Amino acid sequence: MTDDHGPLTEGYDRTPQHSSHHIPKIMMMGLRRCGKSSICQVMFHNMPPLDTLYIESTSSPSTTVFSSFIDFAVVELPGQTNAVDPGNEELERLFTESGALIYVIDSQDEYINSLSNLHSIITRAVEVNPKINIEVFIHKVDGLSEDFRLDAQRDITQRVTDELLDDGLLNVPLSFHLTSIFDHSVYEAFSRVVQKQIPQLATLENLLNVVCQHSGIEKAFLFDIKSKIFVATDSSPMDVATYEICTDFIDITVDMDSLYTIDHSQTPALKAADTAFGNELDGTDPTFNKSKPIGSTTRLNNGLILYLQQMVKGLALVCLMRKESMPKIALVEYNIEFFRNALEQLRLLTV
Ligand SMILES: Nc1nc2c(ncn2[C@@H]2O[C@H](COP(=O)(O)OP(=O)(O)OP(=O)(O)O)[C@@H](O)[C@H]2O)c(=O)[nH]1
Repeated sequence: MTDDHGPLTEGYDRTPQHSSHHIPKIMMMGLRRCGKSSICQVMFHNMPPLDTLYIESTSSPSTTVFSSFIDFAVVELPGQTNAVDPGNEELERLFTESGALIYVIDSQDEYINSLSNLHSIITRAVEVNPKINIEVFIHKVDGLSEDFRLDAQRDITQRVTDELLDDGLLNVPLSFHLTSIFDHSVYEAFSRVVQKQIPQLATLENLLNVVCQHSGIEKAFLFDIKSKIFVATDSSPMDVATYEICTDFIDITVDMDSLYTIDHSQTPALKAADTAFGNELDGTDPTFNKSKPIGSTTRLNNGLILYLQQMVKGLALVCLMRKESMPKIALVEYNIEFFRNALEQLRLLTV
């Protein structure tokens, strides 16, 4: 499977009939060995972080099609310092087609070269596409102490913004994220990048706020089950521990559910039911291969309830609820059913 940028990475492409030409793109750039392929492999192909040690250097652009609430393609470019050579039309076309450019900086290495490379890339990218979001991943922060991480972030932010100001570039949409593949930081950062690409984000957040208010829910996330990117959350404050518990709960639920999966492809009636639930996209993935959406509930040590319910197209609603909500679970599920219908309608508007 290929597109004109090079081989399509097949593992995450749940919609092979889609060409990546017509879907929004997120570019990934950065110097060699900064960790671009590792991020893609860990996030979209479930590679264990330690196995990234054996990844070979990327020599040509590769694309991973991400199919969730919206479909988009992550285009990873090989590490290079001369990326913005004048007349690089292919790159300019990519800048034009992309909603975001993730630039990965290896924080464990000397980053001066990265910063000058980033500066020339930003200058060219915003000239071609002023709306492109520049997302800087200050990566591999697992090797830095807490203080050092913040120092590195402050230093990099200062240098990048100063240089842009010197060039008169005042309103570049620029964000900085501390990331590592060895914890949840890279998922959170990628989630923030993806959320900015979803035109219906405000509506999704409003819907989640309404569900939380009327159901005794403390915090709710709408997750893409496979990548664990959260496409939206309600407006209550979020902490990393809550996010981690929710993603672990997705893993446990999917693993437990897979233990008892029936092979529906063998039975025409169940296959038809899969189709009705929109689960037929990837027959090899047990998560999306059943007539009933996955769901599960558990109680935490602190008395809070974790509740997971699969919504549309590989998305799951994961909520933290107070235990007082449990007697009213029928009402909660009634509200969640409304949320599911609203999601379905929103999604139909996007396709
Ligand atoms: N400590 C640490 N190492 C990482 C992290 N992410 C990636 N690495 C390591 O960094 C090295 C380079 O990673 P790659 O993903 O191949 O880097 P790349 O940017 O794709 O490199 P090119 O393909 O040459 O452009 C590998 O040994 C990874 O294990 C991280 O978050 N923390």
